Amino acid sequence: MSAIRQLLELITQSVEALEDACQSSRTAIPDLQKPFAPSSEDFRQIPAAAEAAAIISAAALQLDAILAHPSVSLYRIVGGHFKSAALRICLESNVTEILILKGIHVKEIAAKNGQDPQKLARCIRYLATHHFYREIKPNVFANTRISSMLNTGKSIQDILANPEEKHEKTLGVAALAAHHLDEAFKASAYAWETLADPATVRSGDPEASPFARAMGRPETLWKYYERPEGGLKHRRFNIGMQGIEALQPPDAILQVYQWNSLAPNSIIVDVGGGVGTSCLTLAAKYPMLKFVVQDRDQVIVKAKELWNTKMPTATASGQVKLESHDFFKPQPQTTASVFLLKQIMHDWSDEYCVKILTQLWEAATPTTTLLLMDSIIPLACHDPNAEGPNAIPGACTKEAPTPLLANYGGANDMVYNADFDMFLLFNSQERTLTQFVDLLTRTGWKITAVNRQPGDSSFLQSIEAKKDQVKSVI
Ligand SMILES: C[S@@+](CC[C@H](N)C(=O)[O-])C[C@H]1O[C@@H](n2cnc3c(N)ncnc32)[C@H](O)[C@@H]1O
Repeated sequence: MSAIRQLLELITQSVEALEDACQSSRTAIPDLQKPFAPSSEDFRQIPAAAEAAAIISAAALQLDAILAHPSVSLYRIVGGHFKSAALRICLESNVTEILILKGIHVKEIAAKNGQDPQKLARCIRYLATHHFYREIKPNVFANTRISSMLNTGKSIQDILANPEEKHEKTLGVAALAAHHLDEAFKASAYAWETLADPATVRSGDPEASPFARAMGRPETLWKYYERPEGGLKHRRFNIGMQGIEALQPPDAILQVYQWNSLAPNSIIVDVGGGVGTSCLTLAAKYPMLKFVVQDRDQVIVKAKELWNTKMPTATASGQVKLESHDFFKPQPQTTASVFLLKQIMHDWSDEYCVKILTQLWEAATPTTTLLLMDSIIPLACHDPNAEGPNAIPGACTKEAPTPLLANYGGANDMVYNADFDMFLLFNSQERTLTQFVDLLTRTGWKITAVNRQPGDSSFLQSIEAKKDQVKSVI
C-alpha cells in the first residue's frame, strides 16, 4: 500500500475512534472558529480520544510533507522567524483583543492600535494562511481558537492606558508567547554565531548562551532581568511561568512516585524546590512524611511568606523545613529518603548537572531515592534501547503506529521547542533517556525506574535512581 493510502487509513480509523470516544464521553471535537476555553479541550482527557487526535495530526502533517512541493516545506521552516515576527507585531499591537467574533476591518483595527493598516493586514493575512486568524471577507479579520489563546481578556482601552499591566492577573499564555517572541527570538538569531565561535561551541556556561551573545554581554538571563531594561520583562517571564504551571495537572507530583511506600517520618528533600509548591501538595496529602524545601536565600524568604499563609502548621510543627541551600555546595541533609529535583536538570548543561548530582551522591544513603522530574525527549525513530531484558522498567515510551514518526512528529513539537529554548536562553537542555542514563552513570547513580504520566506525554516524567557502589571518573 502506498504511504499516502496508509496515512489515509490511519486517519479514517482514528476519526472513527475519536468520534466514538467523544460521543461516549459526551465531549465535543472543538470548533476552530470558536474561542479557546479549557473546556474546548475536554475531549483530550479521554485517552482514546487524545491518542486518535495525535495520530490524525501526525498523519496530516506527514501527508503534507509528502505532497507539498519541497520548496514550500523548506520555506515553511526557513520562514519560521518571519511568522514569529508577524505574530509579535500582532501580539504587541493587541490584535487578538481587538478582533471580534463577526470580524472587523483592518482599518478599524489600525484605528484602535495605531498601526499602519496595510502592514497590519499583511501580518494578519500571513498568519490567517496558517489558521491562526481568519480572513472572513477582504481585509476583515477574526480570531480562531488558536489566536484566542493570546487574549488577555482586557479591553484595548485598558491595555493602552496601562501597557505595563497588560499581563498582570492573566492566565499567562500571552505573557509566555511574548517572552518567547522577544528574548528567545532575539537569542535565536545568534544561535549559529554561538556555535561557530570556538570559544563557545562546546560551552555549557549560562553566561555564554546565544541570548548572552544577542545582548552583547556575557551574563545570564537572570542578570539581564536585574537591569532597568529587564525589570518589566522579568515580570512578564514570571507571569508566563505561572501560566505553564497552571497547565500542569495539580496532582502531577502525587503521580510521579509511590509516596505511600515511604515509612512514617521519612524525609523528602526538594532540592531547588522554589517556594515549595510541590511540597505543599505532598505535605497536605502525607502528614506522616517530613519535607525539606531547599532553594536560594531570596527564594526561601518568599517560601516562608507563602507557607505562613497557606500551611503555617506544617512549618510550626517541624513537618516542613524551609532551608537556604546552594545545590552546588555540600548537601547538609544526609538522611533523606528521597532527593526530589523537579525541573532542575533542564536548567543546566551536563557540566553543572554533574556537580549537582555529585553533591547529592555524597549525601545519599544506600537506600536514598533520587527522583528527577523533567521532560524526557523522545527520539524521532524507534528506540531499541528502551526494550529487552536489561531495559529500565517504564523506559519504553508509547510510539506512534507506522508509517508515522515514532514520536508523533510535529504533533509532539512542544518538548522540542522547550529543549531549543533552554539552549538559546540558558545554554542548557532537555534530555533523552540515554542522555539521562549517561549523566547519572557518570555521577554514581543507577536508574531503577521511569514513571510516565497518564497519556504518556513527554512532559514531566520522572526518573528514579539509587546510589551505585562506584562512581565512574568524571
Ligand atoms: C525551574 S525552577 C524549579 C522550581 C521547583 N523545583 C518547581 O518545579 O516548581 C528552578 C529553581 O532552581 C533554583 N536554583 C537556581 N540555582 C540554584 C542554586 N545554586 N541552589 C539552589 N537552588 C537554585 C531557582 O531559584 C528555582 O527555584
